[in-house]
Amino acid sequence: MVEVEHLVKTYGAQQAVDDISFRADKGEIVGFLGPNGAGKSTTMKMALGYVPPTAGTVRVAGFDVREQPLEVRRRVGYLPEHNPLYLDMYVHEYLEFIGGVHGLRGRELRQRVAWLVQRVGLTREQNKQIGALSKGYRQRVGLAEALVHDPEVLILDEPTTGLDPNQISEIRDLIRELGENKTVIFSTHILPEVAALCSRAVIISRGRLVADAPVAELAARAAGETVLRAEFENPVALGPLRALSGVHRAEAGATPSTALIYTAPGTDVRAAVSRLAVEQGWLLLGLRQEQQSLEAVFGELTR
Ligand SMILES: Nc1ncnc2c1ncn2[C@@H]1O[C@H](COP(=O)(O)OP(=O)(O)OP(=O)(O)O)[C@@H](O)[C@H]1O
Repeated sequence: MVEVEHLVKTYGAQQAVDDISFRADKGEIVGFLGPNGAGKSTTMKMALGYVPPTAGTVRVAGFDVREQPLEVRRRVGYLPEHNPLYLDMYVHEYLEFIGGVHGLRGRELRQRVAWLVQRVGLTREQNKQIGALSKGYRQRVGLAEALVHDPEVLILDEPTTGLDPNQISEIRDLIRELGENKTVIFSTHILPEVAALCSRAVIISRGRLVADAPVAELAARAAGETVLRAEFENPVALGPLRALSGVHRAEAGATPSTALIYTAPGTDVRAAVSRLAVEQGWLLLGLRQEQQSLEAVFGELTR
């Protein structure tokens, strides 16, 4: 289990991570989403103890990453975005080397490497040099490395970037399997990946958490709702909008004077919103109704 609480990272004047909290439980695959520079890698590195937080805590299986970093490292496997592999080593040799780094020796080491090779589907490639492998297979070596100490938690930074569609689907199958009895957090830019793999999505934008919801809920939001974008001259109270008949919810849009009003598809609340604006003395500048897509939900949240 991973618990991130009020995590902050400041670089000089820049707030790379700004008060992020979320948790991921065993048996859960959590997609960690956000545009470039949102703070995903920084958050992951803080969860691993590689980067000290400016404020806040990360706990892995109850251990605080600052107070008990070794206990945390014992329980976390990490696949970095740029997977640094020794290209001139043979797969088998490399995994033995990594196992040795983790203190495995002799029979235990041999058994673990055999298990890893089988686990990540490297049986036919195990006697090749890493440099001779395709990107997809190199990524499997990286996953084997992350799994060498059979961690409870896997943190994967963009695990499918640069792979072809077949390799992507193979790596996804592997992550899905691993997620059955581990906690998996992985970052990605690819929305269908989240829909295909994750139970939950945590979305960040400019260092801030903008959504933490079951993927099914985000997808339902995308497919099953119509959103009415209302632009006012000044910021308005959302309460009266939420109280209108047929409105599921209302939230602030990209600017404080824009409101996003969500309804069931086919429900048209434009007239009601116009009347409410007159009653409240709000100057309504525009009303636009649109169907949501998953991309639109993401775009809206991370704008
Ligand atoms: N060591 C550092 N020094 C200064 N600024 C940094 C440092 N590391 C990250 N940043 C800044 O913090 C912000 C968040 O970066 P981060 O790499 O965490 O984003 P990301 O969401 O992982 O992006 P990407 O998807 O492009 O990998 C960026 O604006 C980045 O420039």
